[in-house]
Amino acid sequence: MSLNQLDRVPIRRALISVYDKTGLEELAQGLHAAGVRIVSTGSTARNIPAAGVPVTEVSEVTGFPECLDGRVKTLHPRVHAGILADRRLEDHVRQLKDLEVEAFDLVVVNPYPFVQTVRSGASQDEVVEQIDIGGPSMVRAAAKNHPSVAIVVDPARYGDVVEAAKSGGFDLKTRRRLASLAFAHTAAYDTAGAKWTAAQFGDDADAAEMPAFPPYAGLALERSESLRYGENPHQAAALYVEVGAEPGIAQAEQLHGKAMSFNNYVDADAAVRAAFGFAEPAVAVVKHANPCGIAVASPGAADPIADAHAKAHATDPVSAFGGVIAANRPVTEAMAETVKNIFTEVVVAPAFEPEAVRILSAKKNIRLLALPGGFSRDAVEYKQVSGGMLLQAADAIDAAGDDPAAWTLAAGEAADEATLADLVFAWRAVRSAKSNAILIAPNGAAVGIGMGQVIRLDSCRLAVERANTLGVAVGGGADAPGGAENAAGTGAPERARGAVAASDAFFPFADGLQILIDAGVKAVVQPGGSVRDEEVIEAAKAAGITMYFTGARHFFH
Ligand SMILES: NC(=O)c1ncn([C@@H]2O[C@H](COP(=O)(O)O)[C@@H](O)[C@H]2O)c1NC=O
Repeated sequence: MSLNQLDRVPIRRALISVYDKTGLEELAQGLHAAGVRIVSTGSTARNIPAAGVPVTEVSEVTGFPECLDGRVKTLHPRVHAGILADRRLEDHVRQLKDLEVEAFDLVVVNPYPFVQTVRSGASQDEVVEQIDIGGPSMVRAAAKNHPSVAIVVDPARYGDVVEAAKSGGFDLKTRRRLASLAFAHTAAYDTAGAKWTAAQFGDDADAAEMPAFPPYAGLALERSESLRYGENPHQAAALYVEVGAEPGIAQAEQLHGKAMSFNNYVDADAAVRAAFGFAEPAVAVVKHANPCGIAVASPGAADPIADAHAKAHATDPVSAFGGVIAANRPVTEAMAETVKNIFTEVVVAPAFEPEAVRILSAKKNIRLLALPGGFSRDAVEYKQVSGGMLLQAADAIDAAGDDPAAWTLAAGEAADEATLADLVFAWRAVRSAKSNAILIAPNGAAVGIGMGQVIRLDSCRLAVERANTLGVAVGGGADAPGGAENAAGTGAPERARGAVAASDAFFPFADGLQILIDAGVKAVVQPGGSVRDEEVIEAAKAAGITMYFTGARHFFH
């Protein structure tokens, strides 16, 4: 059955029941001026006369008092029949007449602040009281009956509502759009409620130890941007933001440049993950979701973030071309002066000095992304697999194994202060490279990263090769640590010599470690735990290098 559609439905009678009273007076005044009669719930109704507008209390319409501390206000057939009658059906119109129920043409609702109440740390009873029942019921009813009724859930749309009231009502297309927004709103509201109740009362709520992940996980996502394409030009793509989530990369403010691409977002996220893995000023340069540069500022550097960037760029200046840079401190003028000379896709940071924005905005192709205030990485990571989703706690700094005081000295002499600082840096940096990962670092900067290999041996080879064939020695030429002339005679400094190395997981055999030893690495940090640890320890001892076991692993896929 297909009914004729009503295009514009004049707004003669409106039901307004809002927790958030923002813009309520203007809305009431505007509707009144357009000749609309208003029915409202208790506190909404009490706020309207202040605007000099007559209002009918919903209890007068229902003939039933609002009761049970507001648990029952609008849950009444006189309200819901007024919302749900399909005005295209003569029978519905006749029934309303017989029942002496008057129809609503407009419903304006926003529900109790459930999510905010959960976040406030309120008690279970207080949270439960903020689960709105009547509000979402009206929203769903009005959204279902969009052929006859307009539903508005967002105070930002009140201006449109008044305009529509003055000009003969919303047209069908707009009522349909409003209905779709309204269903998304109640879905997100219910998702939040389902997540909270699953965590509080789910199957395992009585277990001695609550599991980290409750029996239900819901995601409410809103499209925030259509992207030109996905990973490749033939793939359609869009960016969605999670409703009610703490803001992150998806909510970052773009200060300059062309629209972000799908790959820009992926790389910016990876770069932020890498740079925010440090408490001290740090910069990561990322290509294809892997770091090709990562460094922390040298102690006492005049401009720490500019220093960290210079060091991160020097890791692999060739690969940095077209990269995505993340800084964990505001981008300074000095850093911008260097970045402007490097072809860069995106710079993402907590903020940018105005002068840095001015300098970088002169570059047409660079995108500047300011992270939202109070940004911190998501505590839970989602990974899609066919038919489902894997959830895990994010790999964090200060994870198990991050405290060098708890490391086990497996071979050689205990590291001196500077070497230990480099080992700590390498250990924190290596986890931002895809496994298998080996990272070689002197002076708080990576010089060779082997990543994404299916065999650790190749990651060792790659790390050494990159250290010794790419870039310039940080801190100056052949005299700097690890700056000896390359044995291959290429003129590039041997940056692995005298440096330290970190491995994201244990060495299954001694062969990978031997490659690092042969390249002149003086100390290594790794989780340990291989069945062949003894063989690996023997190789380290034979070479006289220092080796620490952390007892923790940092795979990253
Ligand atoms: N129970 C009901 O019948 C009911 N009807 C509407 N509400 C909510 O009450 C609030 C408005 O109430 P007031 O106008 O008293 O501030 C709105 O957030 C609305 O979504 C209700 N409250 C909770 O369920």
